[in-house]
Amino acid sequence: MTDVAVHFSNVSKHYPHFLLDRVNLTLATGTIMGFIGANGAGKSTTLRILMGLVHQDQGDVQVLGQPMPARQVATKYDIGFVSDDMRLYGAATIGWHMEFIRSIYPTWDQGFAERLLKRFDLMAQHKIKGLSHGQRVKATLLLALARHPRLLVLDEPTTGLDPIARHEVLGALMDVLADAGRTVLFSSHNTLDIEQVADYITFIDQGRIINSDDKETYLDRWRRLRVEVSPGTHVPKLPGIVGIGGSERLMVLTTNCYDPSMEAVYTQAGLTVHAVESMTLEEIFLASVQSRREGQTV
Ligand SMILES: Nc1ncnc2c1ncn2[C@@H]1O[C@H](COP(=O)(O)OP(=O)(O)OP(=O)(O)O)[C@@H](O)[C@H]1O
Repeated sequence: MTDVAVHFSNVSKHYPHFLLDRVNLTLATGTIMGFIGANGAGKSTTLRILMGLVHQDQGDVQVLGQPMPARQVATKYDIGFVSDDMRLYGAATIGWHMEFIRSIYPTWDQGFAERLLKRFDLMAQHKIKGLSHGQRVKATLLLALARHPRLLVLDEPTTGLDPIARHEVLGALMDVLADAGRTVLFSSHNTLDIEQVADYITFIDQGRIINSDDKETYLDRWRRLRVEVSPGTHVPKLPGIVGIGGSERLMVLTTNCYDPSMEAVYTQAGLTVHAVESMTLEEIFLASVQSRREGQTV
């Protein structure tokens, strides 16, 4: 088994008003990667290239050791893909779909499928066209999970779900991951979901990968410093300050490469550092997008 599940090397895709720009991405086997980005950032395009549904203009894509899109038919047996635009047959029941997938995939696990039915509060005799959005997402997820794919690719699986359904879906994902060797790539704008489930975070903005790191490292680099500036003192310019807010006297400085020595530099310059605060992924996401929009690099 390869220990790299997904590898993108300099992958680009050009649309009339969008460029996915030289994406480099590595997803190690056994990790859950949260793929975050604003609307139109390029998440679905990246995932579709991974699945071989969209062909890159340039660059190499390897999925489970196979080149994509060249080996997409064979590789898809090992990938479970869940996205909003997947079509199930409206007139057929969930049970019919379960039988259908079971007939194709020898890895189908009927016991697990039935447990997921209960857990997701679905019934095999439910027709797809009678399901709500959330029930449809859960049915699609069930069909993907119960065949135990080596790689799960989920394009915004929790969008539009109520808090209970979200909790069930995230719980099922965590359980799947308890099974070693399985890998999940999970896109969302919901930073809470990603913070809860992912152990690796990749952030995309305007078609470019801005950051890809393990969650602890990623969160640890960001801090908000609350600094009091007395009249006549000068605020030293430190690298990595990506946001300046607050008032002239009580400044709020946001950094994406925190180092405890920053506090000493500010103190020596005559400033008072009142607080150094950790940031949530949501706050980091907002600060990154804002500072990029304002032309500061992140
Ligand atoms: N087939 C296509 N033809 C032209 N433009 C496209 C096509 N597919 C995607 N795009 C454009 O590429 C950009 C990125 O779209 P993409 O769906 O990858 O973003 P996303 O990050 O998944 O966004 P969202 O969170 O809103 O779903 C958008 O500007 C979109 O209009």
